Amino acid sequence: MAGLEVRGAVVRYDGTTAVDDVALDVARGEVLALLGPSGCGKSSLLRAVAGLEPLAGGTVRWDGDDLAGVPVHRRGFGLMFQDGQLFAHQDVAGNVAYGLRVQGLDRAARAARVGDLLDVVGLAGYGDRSVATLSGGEKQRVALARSLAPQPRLLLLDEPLSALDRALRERLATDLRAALLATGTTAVFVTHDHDEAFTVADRVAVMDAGRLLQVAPPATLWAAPATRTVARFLGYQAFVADDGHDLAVGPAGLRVADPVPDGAAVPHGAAVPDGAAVPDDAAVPYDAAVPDGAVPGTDGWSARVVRSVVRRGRPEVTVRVDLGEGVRDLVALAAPGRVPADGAAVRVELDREGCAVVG
Ligand SMILES: Nc1ncnc2c1ncn2[C@@H]1O[C@H](COP(=O)(O)OP(=O)(O)OP(=O)(O)O)[C@@H](O)[C@H]1O
Repeated sequence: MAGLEVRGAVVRYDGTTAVDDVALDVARGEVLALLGPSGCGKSSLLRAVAGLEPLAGGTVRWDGDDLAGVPVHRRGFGLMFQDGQLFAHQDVAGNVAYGLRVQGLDRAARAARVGDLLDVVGLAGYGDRSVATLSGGEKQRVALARSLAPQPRLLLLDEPLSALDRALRERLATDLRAALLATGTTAVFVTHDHDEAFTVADRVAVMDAGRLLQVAPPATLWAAPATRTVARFLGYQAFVADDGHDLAVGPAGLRVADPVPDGAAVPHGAAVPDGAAVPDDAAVPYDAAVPDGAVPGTDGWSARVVRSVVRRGRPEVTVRVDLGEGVRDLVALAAPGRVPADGAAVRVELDREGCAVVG
């Protein structure tokens, strides 16, 4: 099979097995995200593919050729890290041209390629800027252009966005995907952020404790997580038994049933601005008469409102509820303009569009 082929890969440090019998294929032109919690072995696997870490077992092949014994600089792979590590004494163009000089491209060809790449990463016209004057996001764009410049046959990216703030990360993740597609680059992208993985990758490989749990395109992974661990890691917040199935309840899988009882909604709820907590003085008294747990004869549960926040115009209500796994605080969405007050007794129900069958 063309591209990257990893079989039975094992990476060990003293007593720790960081990567445990991993098999993975990345086709030419494909972007694959390695997604998993901190310490699960993502970086170790990436480093083993790069040749920076020895394999204690298994093989790494490119287009069928075993890379055992091939040193890092002869693999034709590019690397990009969280901290792009630009050359501070060179301008933007000088940084991007680095790998092209190593390849022996003449000045005119270098300048043309640097111009193209700055365009691809959204920094057209930045060539003469000193890297010291760039923002964190701009620096990572330069680092990306520099990694793409030598046209690596595989680009390995280790958490390239994690040093940036959330809003910037979201924007850059979209731009990163566009840049990889525009240049037809085959890439493996390490992240612990599922939104980022879903934005950047054609397929996502979920990793935990050194092992790969599931590899699938984002939509498939989201619609059919193989196990509860995968579902939890993707952001599913709870599980309920449903008609013989194990149903994972997603971030939009619970809703506050309409109508929110009279007196339990914050007056002028629609006026609560995005990101603002509902003010305390809007709280209604705790109604001890409402039992917790499943509501007989309905598809819902009685719940107590802990707090409400309006995000992107939609109230997100943290409710204390027992879906069958014990009392937990979960998030339920409410209708715009009907923000239930802290302490209110409400009924929550499943929104099946926001749920997935596990397994
Ligand atoms: N050089 C090393 N020496 C000893 N143990 C190491 C070394 N590098 C990593 N480990 C251990 O191997 C395991 C996997 O680490 P790794 O960095 O691959 O995980 P990760 O998923 O990339 O984590 P993070 O997202 O926090 O970077 C961890 O238990 C880590 O402590």
